[in-house]
Amino acid sequence: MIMNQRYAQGPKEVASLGTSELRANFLLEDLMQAGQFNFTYSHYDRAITGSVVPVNEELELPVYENLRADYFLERRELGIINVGGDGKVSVDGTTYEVNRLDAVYVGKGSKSVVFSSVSAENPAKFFLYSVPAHKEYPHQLVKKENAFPTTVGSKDTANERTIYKYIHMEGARSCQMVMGLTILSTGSVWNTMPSHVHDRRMESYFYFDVPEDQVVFHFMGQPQETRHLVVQNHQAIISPPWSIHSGGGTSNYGFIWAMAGENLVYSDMDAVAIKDLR
Ligand SMILES: O=C[C@H](O)[C@@H](O)CC(=O)C(=O)O
Ligand SMILES: [Zn+2]
Repeated sequence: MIMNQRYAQGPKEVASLGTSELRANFLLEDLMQAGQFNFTYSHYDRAITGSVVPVNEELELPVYENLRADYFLERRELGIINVGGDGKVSVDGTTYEVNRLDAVYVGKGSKSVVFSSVSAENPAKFFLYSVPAHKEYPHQLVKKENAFPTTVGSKDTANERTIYKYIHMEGARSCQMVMGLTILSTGSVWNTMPSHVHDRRMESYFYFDVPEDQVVFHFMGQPQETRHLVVQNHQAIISPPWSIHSGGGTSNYGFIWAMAGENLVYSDMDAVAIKDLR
């Protein structure tokens, strides 16, 4: 089995891309398909972005030829967030109940990771993010309530949102992964505005709870050379370390953010003033 693969591009190349090439390089449109795993391997920080939706049967994390490993997590760690109905994740025989917006961290060396749904009528929908790891950290469940909810922005500027942090320096420990999610308040549409860059880390963005007839305009590029991609529910963006990552929705929505690179400090970002964007 071979995973989809995406190469890494620099700012100069991206500035010359049209809509379809931008989408082919940075948008993931095949996530959350019933009864299967979907993964894409990016050359930015070797981050793998994917999903699994178990419906009637349990599904076990397989190994792919791209990894040249005996099992998926032989040299990798994995972050999991459920955006669907109640589910279960078993790691080497320990079973966690993973309800909507709960997360699991799975460390390097875990041989078996099995996913299932409590109800086939309302299946669990697991977002998955995996990066190389050098050390074994213990697997653990992080409930949404324990994810340090912090509300930022304001209704006046349509960017009021609550940020939940699951895997980071003060939360579940990892080798290089920082992961959480953000929920926009009703009437607020802008995520990560004012925007920022952190060229020490790539970031994957997975949009959820986007109403069916609505979209998010996701912005990327260097702050002085921005581009956009129109994103629908359950689609993801691979964001280069040198790029901003912000979105303006035609309604409110939620998104998972997952980062990997130099450090585990959530606040390590370089802010960009709104008036400096081009
Ligand atoms: O580096 C951090 C990530 O981009 C997100 O956590 C930012 C975010 O959720 C937001 O401001 O809305
Ligand atoms: Zn960021």
